[in-house]
Amino acid sequence: MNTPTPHIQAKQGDFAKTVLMPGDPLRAKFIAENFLENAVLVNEVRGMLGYTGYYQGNRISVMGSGMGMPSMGIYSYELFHFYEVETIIRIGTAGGMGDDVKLRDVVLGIGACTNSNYAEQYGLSGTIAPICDFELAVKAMETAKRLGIPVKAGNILSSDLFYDGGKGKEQWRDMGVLAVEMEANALYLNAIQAHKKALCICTISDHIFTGEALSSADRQTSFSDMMKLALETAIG
Ligand SMILES: O=P(O)(O)O[C@H]1O[C@H](CO)[C@@H](O)[C@H]1O
Ligand SMILES: O=c1cc[nH]c(=O)[nH]1
Repeated sequence: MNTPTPHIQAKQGDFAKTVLMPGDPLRAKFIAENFLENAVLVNEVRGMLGYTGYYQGNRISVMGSGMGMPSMGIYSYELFHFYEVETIIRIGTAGGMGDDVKLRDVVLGIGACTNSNYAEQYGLSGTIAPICDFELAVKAMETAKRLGIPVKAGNILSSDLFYDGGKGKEQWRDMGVLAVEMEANALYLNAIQAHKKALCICTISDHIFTGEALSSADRQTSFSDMMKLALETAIG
């Protein structure tokens, strides 16, 4: 096994079979400190903090992915291929695009559209549809219902651009895309290629067309819902 890797110092067995991945490594630290028991730091290379601990007696890891597809591409590839991780659940923020999508909404990315050429590497003679793991999505929907957390499920957009000059998003919205973030497409493609499981759960932190954005206090509560949903789905 190729461990440790250039980006992860953990040893074989340091990660649980399921890893939750926020973009922000400090969110990973927050989850480890507030939601996990007996959490142990397993990675800090490049400040990409990763922890393994227990949630209701179940072993779970949480690590930052960084921002954008190249970063998520590296970490999810190494976790799937070199650390025997079976499931990655991304927990991120996203910009709302759909007319029905409001601040604080929790969105499941069933499919991840993109403006990136990440899938070029597979040399396919057509266009692959990067989708989440179906069973994981069903489990998340059932868990959300049980916890009383409303969720919307559908296509999201994984964009290479955070600053895009405000152009081009209307067309995605008109095709029914609910929200924009920057990593799910690479995560789904890596999971599909490795025959593993992935799901992206997002909290809407701002709205692309109305310009509304959550205050930092609101973010904390809304993110708690998403983290609870991800943790309960992971152990479900
Ligand atoms: O909150 P995270 O998980 O980082 O997700 C979103 O926030 C970042 C941009 O601000 C991008 O990584 C985007 O996908
Ligand atoms: O990628 C992202 C994440 C949150 N909000 C956005 O507008 N874009």
